[in-house]
Amino acid sequence: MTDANRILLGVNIDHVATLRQARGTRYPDPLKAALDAEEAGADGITLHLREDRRHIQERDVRIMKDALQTRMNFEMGVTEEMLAFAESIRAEHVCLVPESRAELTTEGGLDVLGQEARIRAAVQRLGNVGSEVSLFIDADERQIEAAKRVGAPAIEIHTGRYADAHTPAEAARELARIRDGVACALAHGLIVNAGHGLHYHNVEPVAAIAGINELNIGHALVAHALFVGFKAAVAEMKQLIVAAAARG
Ligand SMILES: CC(=O)[C@@H](O)[C@H](O)COP(=O)(O)O
Ligand SMILES: NCC(=O)COP(=O)(O)O
Repeated sequence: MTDANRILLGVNIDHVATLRQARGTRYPDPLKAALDAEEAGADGITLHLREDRRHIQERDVRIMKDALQTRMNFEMGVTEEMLAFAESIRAEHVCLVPESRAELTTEGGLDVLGQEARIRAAVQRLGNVGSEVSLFIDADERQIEAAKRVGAPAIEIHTGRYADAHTPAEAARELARIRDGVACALAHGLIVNAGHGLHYHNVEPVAAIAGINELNIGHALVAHALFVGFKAAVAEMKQLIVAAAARG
């Protein structure tokens, strides 16, 4: 397998915390899910500290940072509060995401083009404490070029429009946009990750795009884990994406 066929799985454990927060209990523990995910082949753990703290809490982030064997991908909005928190814990990998308090989930990519100075300053601040920053953006050439200009070494392409497509033709169009976005980002020397809304039944065409470094997958995986267990759900997803990437 060449480097172009190699693909990593980042497991997002936010929705383990969603279940815990629904009752204010101590269970289920997102850390247990993360450690099980690592044992089952996850290459990294993703978690999103939302402004409204609907799932992940600061304590989860602190514990996770010290306990993981792989690496923690810390997702956060570009706010002073989050920047100060990320600086205080010296998060090694930070993904800057757009956030709107009322949204059900992350609806689109970060508008880097429309706020270059602000994002550049955030990337620099985080870089000063040793964080590698990724920007969660749409597969849009102008946003990718802006990501490069602000100094981010990596991007994560938002795959939500592909995942939400209502027809095969729409899915094919969105997949082509992702493929073009990956090619554009690679040409600019960026590390390219992707994620959002990926499921066992729609992940393979994305995993097959050469040059994608990592897929971040959460909601569908946590849902499947309810029926098959966390380790089995992770192992199944890992096997699917590695095989799809190898086929190309
Ligand atoms: C940025 C991203 O895509 C994930 O962190 C996702 O947002 C997590 O799930 P929720 O959007 O449901 O919080
Ligand atoms: N950045 C995307 C992510 O971490 C997982 O998103 P989802 O699979 O929960 O939609």
